[in-house]
Amino acid sequence: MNPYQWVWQYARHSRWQITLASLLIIVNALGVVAVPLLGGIIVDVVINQRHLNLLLPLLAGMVGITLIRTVMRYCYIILWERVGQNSLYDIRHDLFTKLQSLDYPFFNSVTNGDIMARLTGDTDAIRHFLCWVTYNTAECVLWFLTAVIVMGWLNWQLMLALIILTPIIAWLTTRMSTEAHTVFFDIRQSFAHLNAMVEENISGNRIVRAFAREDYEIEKFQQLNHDYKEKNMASAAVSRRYLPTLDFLASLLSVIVLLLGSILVINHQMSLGQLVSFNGFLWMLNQPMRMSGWLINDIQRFSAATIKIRSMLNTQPTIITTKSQQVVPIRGAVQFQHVDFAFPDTPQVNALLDINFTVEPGQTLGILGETGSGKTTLMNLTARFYDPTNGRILIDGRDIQQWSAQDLRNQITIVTQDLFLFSDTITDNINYGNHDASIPFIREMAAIADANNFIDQMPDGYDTVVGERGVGLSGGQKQRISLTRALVKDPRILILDDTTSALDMETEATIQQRLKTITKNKTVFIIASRISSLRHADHIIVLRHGEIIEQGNHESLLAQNGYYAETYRRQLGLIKDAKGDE
Ligand SMILES: Nc1ncnc2c1ncn2[C@@H]1O[C@H](COP(=O)(O)OP(=O)(O)OP(=O)(O)O)[C@@H](O)[C@H]1O
Repeated sequence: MNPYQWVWQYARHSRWQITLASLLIIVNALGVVAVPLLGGIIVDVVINQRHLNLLLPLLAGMVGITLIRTVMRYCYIILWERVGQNSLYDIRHDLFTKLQSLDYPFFNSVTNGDIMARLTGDTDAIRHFLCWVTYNTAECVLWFLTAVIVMGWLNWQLMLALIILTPIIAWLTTRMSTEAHTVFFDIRQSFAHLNAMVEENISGNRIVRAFAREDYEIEKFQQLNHDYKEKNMASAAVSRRYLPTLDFLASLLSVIVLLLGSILVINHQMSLGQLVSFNGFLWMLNQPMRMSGWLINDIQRFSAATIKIRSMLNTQPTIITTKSQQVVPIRGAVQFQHVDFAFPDTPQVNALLDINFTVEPGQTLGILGETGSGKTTLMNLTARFYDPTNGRILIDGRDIQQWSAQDLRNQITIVTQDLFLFSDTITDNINYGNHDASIPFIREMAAIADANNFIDQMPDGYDTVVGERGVGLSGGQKQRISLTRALVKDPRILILDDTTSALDMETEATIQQRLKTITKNKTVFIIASRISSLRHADHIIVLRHGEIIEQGNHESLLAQNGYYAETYRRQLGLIKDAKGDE
């Protein structure tokens, strides 16, 4: 499918507007011939033959036709704008819907800036194509053809003399089109890089300030800015190489007409009025020639934009998240059977290797392991953000791949380490996964997560708007709001990925105590680096380099006297030290 067929899929919904606009363009292009023809009649009939009484009606005709054409042009410009905006609306909708269906592997491989470039700059290039390039191209083609026919009818010898230039123009525009295609693709890529850099800089502005790396960032930006400028200069160079030649050829037409036309008039092979008409049609030939270069630029920009947009629309999620007619409830039994996993971009490295464990509904699984040992990855597999490369994961005895990912994610909630809060009120952040949650329920869950008190003390309580990414809240406050959000969703399986790490041990212990009351019939996974957070779990696994090196309950793990026991002793010592210091 070429870019035009692709964009037609969207534009065809506005068929009647396109038909009406096309008719108006054709009639308007035909109407163009009236004014030069009337001009010729004025010269031959009114001036030469002294029929002065016809002057006013002919002039009125000229003005009338021009007015009607102006109204028609106004109408089809509006119609094309509608076609463009309607199509763009659908394209943006499809892009955003696709974005919601794509999963981790896509977001791991494409930068936010690139995605934003597709949703903004690329869609704008398509809008420009549909709303402007289409009717301008149609006008140019129609003017050119009409001019060729009418001028040929007026004097075919003179017309032939002009048409000789057409192959040169066609050759120039084809060359320009080929060169512009590569250049516009480069510009588009460069813009995406610039966008990605700025996006990252804004998201990471606190880190930039903290490390006083503003100058480094400016330098980095300047390099990309320079690259973007150079790419645009390359585009200007392509225009510079061809547009003046096209302009020159267009101007040459006037010289040919005046030179040959004068000879024909002097030899009585053409009337003066016909020469005036002929000259009046000239702009219909040279305007398309002049415009062709610009239109080619815009068409190539459109073509480059569609490549990126279509590649995103054609990307298939690795895990299809179809909604089932009726949500199948989860009881909460989770079993890993010889599970291996490698990330798609590093298939040779196993992030998890031969993982085996079983958790019954209502039980709590604790996961301990040094950083990078695979704890988060294991949780991401449980919520089916990735599928294992080998082995099976069973939820309630059924292979996870037979579950609808939507059903799973509706009933499994992960409180991730990335504590993302939307720029919205605290209530809307908390009930994000359960819009029907009542205020008393929200408050009850907030109390369990030890969030109720500090939220009540905020200027507008639960209606306080928290900034982008939760600016204005401490790490511990964000953790508690995130935990409340997960509890309000009331999932069957609750996964807490280092959720209480920013809290002091006393607050953490209080929250854990309260959590027990509402998680009796939930399966809970707790990832933590503090043994105090895990010791009451029914089953604990210890990960190292993606493998389980120890598992059991707190007592049996202490008895094994391995990594767990050593960590416990170290942490106990630290606690004692801390108490001793007091
Ligand atoms: N998207 C990814 N692509 C490739 N490798 C990844 C990706 N995400 C994580 N890894 C690698 O997989 C391994 C396990 O990462 P994971 O995030 O599961 O560790 P973790 O135990 O949760 O660490 P932490 O305690 O620091 O959160 C790490 O070596 C990490 O570098």
